[in-house]
Parts: sequence; C-alpha cells; structure tokens
Amino acid sequence: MGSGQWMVEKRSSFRSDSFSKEYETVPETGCLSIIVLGASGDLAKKKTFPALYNLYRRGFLPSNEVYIFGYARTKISDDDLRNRIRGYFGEDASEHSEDVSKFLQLIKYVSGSYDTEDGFRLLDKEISEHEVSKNSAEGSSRRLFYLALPPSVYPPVCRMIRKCCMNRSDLGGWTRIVIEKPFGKDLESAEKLSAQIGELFEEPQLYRIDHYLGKELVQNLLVLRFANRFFLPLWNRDNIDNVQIVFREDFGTEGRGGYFDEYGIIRDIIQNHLLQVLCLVAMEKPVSLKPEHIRDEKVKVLQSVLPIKDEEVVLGQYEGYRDDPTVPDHSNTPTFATVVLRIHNERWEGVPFILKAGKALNSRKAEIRVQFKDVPGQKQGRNEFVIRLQPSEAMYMKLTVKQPGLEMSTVQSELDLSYKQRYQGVAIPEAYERLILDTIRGDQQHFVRRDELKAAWEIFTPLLHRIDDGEMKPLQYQPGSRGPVKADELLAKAGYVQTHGYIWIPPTL
Ligand SMILES: NC(=O)C1=CN([C@@H]2O[C@H](COP(=O)(O)OP(=O)(O)OC[C@H]3O[C@@H](n4cnc5c(N)ncnc54)[C@H](OP(=O)(O)O)[C@@H]3O)[C@@H](O)[C@H]2O)C=CC1
Ligand SMILES: O=C1O[C@H](COP(=O)(O)O)[C@@H](O)[C@H](O)[C@H]1O
Repeated sequence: MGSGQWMVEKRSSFRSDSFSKEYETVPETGCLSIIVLGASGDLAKKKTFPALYNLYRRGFLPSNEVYIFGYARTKISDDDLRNRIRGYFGEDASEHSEDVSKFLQLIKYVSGSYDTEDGFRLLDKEISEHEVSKNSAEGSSRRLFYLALPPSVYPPVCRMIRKCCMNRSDLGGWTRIVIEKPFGKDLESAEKLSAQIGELFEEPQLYRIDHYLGKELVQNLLVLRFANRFFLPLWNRDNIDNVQIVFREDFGTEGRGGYFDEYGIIRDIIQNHLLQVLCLVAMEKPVSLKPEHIRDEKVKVLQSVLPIKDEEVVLGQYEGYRDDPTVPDHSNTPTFATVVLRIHNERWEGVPFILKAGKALNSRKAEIRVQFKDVPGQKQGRNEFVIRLQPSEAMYMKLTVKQPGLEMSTVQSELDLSYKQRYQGVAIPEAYERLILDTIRGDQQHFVRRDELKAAWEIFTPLLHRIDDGEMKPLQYQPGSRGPVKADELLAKAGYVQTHGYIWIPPTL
C-alpha cells in the first residue's frame, strides 16, 4: 500500500504507569464524511442513523465539519431516506424537531451497486465536493465507511472503496472501515474474509464492531475487576465455582428467519457477543489500557479455551421456528444453546464458564452471574455477583445476612447498585453511539482484532460443523419457556446451585 494513501491515527502517548488513568486521544478536526453503506437496510435504520443522530445532538458531530452519505442499490431520493429513518430517533425526538431537521439535512443519498465502479465514483465525487465546500482549516479529510451490509458483499465493497473512495488529502486525515458481525461462518471463511479485506486495508483502519463491547456494563468490567480490592483476591478458581454469561430474548427471529437460519444462535450471539464478554471477565490485567494491551490479553484467554465436549452442549429450537416461510422445513439450526467452556490456565482451571443464549424464551435479559464456592458449614445459599447488562443495568451481590429482628436467623439478601436509582438523570448512551464515536477518535479498544477473531472461530468451528452436518440436533422447546429442560440439567451438572426462594427485583424510583 503506497504511503500517503492513508494516515496513521494521531494519538497522544498512553500513560502505562497508571491503570486507572484514562488514556487520551488527540481530538481530530477537519472535514468528516460518514458513509453508511446499506443505508436502505434494517441495521442502518434502527441503529446506525439513530446513533449518528444522538452523537449529533450531543455535539460530537459538528455540522460545520460533518456530512453523512447513505449508499445502497435501492433507488430513492434524499428525502425518501430521511423519511425512512426519522421515526427511529427515540421517544423524545419529537421534542427536538429542530435538531432532527438539521440532522436530516446533513444526509445525502447516493444509489449504486456494490461491485461496480460507477456508483462508487459518484459517491467519491459527492464526498469530494463536500470536502471542498468545507475547506477545513487543516485541509485534512476523514472518511468513515460503515458497512451495514450482509457480509457476502464486504469484499467487493472494500475493493471499490479502496479503488475509488480513499481519502486523498495530502494534508492528513484517514479512511476507516467499520464492518458488522458475523465476520465469516467458521474459521476458514473468516480467515478468507480477513485475508481479502486485509489485502486492501491495514488493521488500524479496520473496526470490527461487536455492539456488546459498547454496552455500559461491559465497558465497566475492567474497571470493576482491576480497580476494586474486593474483587482482586477473589477472582479465581480458589473462590469462584462457576460463571454464567446469559443472553435471553422473549421474541423469535421475527422477519430475520432467512438470515438467522444460515447462522443460528451460536454464530449470532455466542461466538461473538458472549465470548467477548467472557474475555473481559476472565482475562489477566493488561499492561495498560492501550487497545493493543487489552486485546493481547483477550487473545490469551481465547487461546486457553479447551475443545468443547459434546456432552457439555445442549441445543434447542423453539416450536414454530420452521413456520417462518424463509426457514427450511427441516432446519437443524439452533435458536437456543448452552455451551460450557473451560479455560486451561492457572486462574481458571476447573471453573466452568457457561454460555447460554436463546430466542423466544420467557424473558429478555443479558447478564453475567459469578457464583462463589460454598462457605463451609453454611447452608443458606451461595454468594453470587451478578452484572445485569440489560434491561435495568445493575450490579448486585447476593449475600447471607441476619434476618432483621429479635431472632438469630439468616436470610439471603443483596447489595444493590441499580443504575436507574443510583445515577438518576444520567442518560446511558446506546452501544452503537459509543462505538461509532470510538471509530471517529481512532480508538480500537472495543473492536475485535483479527487474531482475536481467529481464536474465537477456532473454539466454535468443530462444534458448528457437527451441527451443520446434522450430527448434533436441537431439542424442541416451547416458545415462552426457559428453553430445553436438559439445559438446566447441564447447568446443575456443571456446578451451578440455584438459590431457591430468592429473586432479585430491580428497585423502582
Ligand atoms: N439488523 C440488526 O439488528 C443487526 C444486523 N447486524 C449486521 O449488520 C449487517 C446489516 O444487517 P441488516 O441491515 O439487518 O441487513 P439487511 O438485510 O437489511 O441488508 C442491508 C442492505 O443491504 C442490501 N442487501 C441485502 N441483501 C443483499 C444481498 N444479498 N446482496 C447485496 N446487497 C444486499 C440491501 O440494500 P439494497 O438492496 O438497497 O442495496 C439492504 O437494505 C449484517 O452484517 C448483519 O448481520 C448486526 C447486528 C444487528
Ligand atoms: O447481534 C445481534 O444482537 C441482537 C440483540 O442485541 P441487544 O443489544 O438487543 O441485546 C439480536 O437480537 C440479534 O439476533 C443479533 O444479530
């Protein structure tokens, strides 16, 4: 790649002497073009544009620097695109109609195909005109391409960007590419995709987005683990019996059956979102908060995961899943899975990490549940530390206390940090908002590095191939249930002890 084609990110040096000190990125100015490819699609409408709107409202996308381009094959006008997306900016958008209108005026739509030059040349022309019109003081131009597209078109789109749309300013700036999961379907296809894209762009230009890494409580994990004396000495095999990382949705594939059936719950949720969370729960303290130091530690965790045993997997498919006309009648695709992962290292040997995800279950939530070992002689119930990622973000610690009153009896209770109660009036940003801001700032900490991706696929590919080949079959479960009963049996076998008669209720204001 010729020099001058892209500029390496400007960053201040990191303070590696202090873990708690936030690292800083140098604020970049100059013209910024954000190009949403696949602008006519579901993700663009529901997540990408609303996140950009919120960033605009919060002042992170100044209108004297930023312009937004939508690109897709569908032939629509600028106003058609604006009308499609304006209803997705959140409940309070109607109170800010002036902001909404100003934001929408920053958007232009360009129609073209994904594998020919005409459309991309036109796109480049539009971007360049915008850059000239802004005539920013530094003369630098920043181009952020967000691929809200099916992965099958990533390679041609990346080729077209490389050929027709790179930042050409000699005065600085950059070209960055954001790609959405799923990054491949197994180890081989992911490596092929990485190689194809890697020939066109350097790793610092690539932002593989996993939106779970943008969730507030996921971002809190490292601070929580490494800045609290409470946790430092306890976070290991001597004290922790098992860890569960759970994703539940109370709705089915809802119009995405065609996409979902090709991937299934392991590729859709477990191999990426839950595994990323596992890395942050299990990794060693990084040398600093530099993105590369953090990602080095995540890779080490992934490389320490032992091959998955068939008897530590339960698959499910909800009844009625195959009624979706886009799903084949004999689909073997799991909509539910519980998988036990075992990390072979000094800290975690013998501690099961139970990853569980399911669609059409009895509730919608995502959480991390760390269960501690029994206290000798204590029968009341185990200590648990639960991090509720969503909804109702919270952390709570289940512990045994004396029942208030005259008698000396014990009861399970909790120490509770519920965000809505504790941080009243603080708006928690959407995951996509933070992550898009990170891409603009050139911070790759919360994005998946190529070797991380490879290690993640190495863990799941043998199991996925056995499912694809029909060697492992999902059990049927009732929509609205907890999933297959066998999954709870596996949980108990792995060592999880449910505390009966105790349920945490998020506090209300
Ligand atoms: N939707 C969601 O909630 C989430 C999506 N993602 C990921 O984001 C990406 C985009 O998802 P989503 O918006 O749902 O996808 P869509 O199916 O809505 O596709 C986006 C756009 O891509 C174009 N397109 C669709 N199929 C093809 C095809 N076979 N060949 C070429 N172009 C096609 C269409 O635009 P046109 O025909 O106008 O060119 C479409 O509007 C995917 O990688 C998905 O896995 C990740 C997390 C959540
Ligand atoms: O990536 C995906 O995530 C969503 C769930 O995201 P959340 O932030 O609402 O938890 C899931 O519905 C979808 O199947 C999957 O592709």
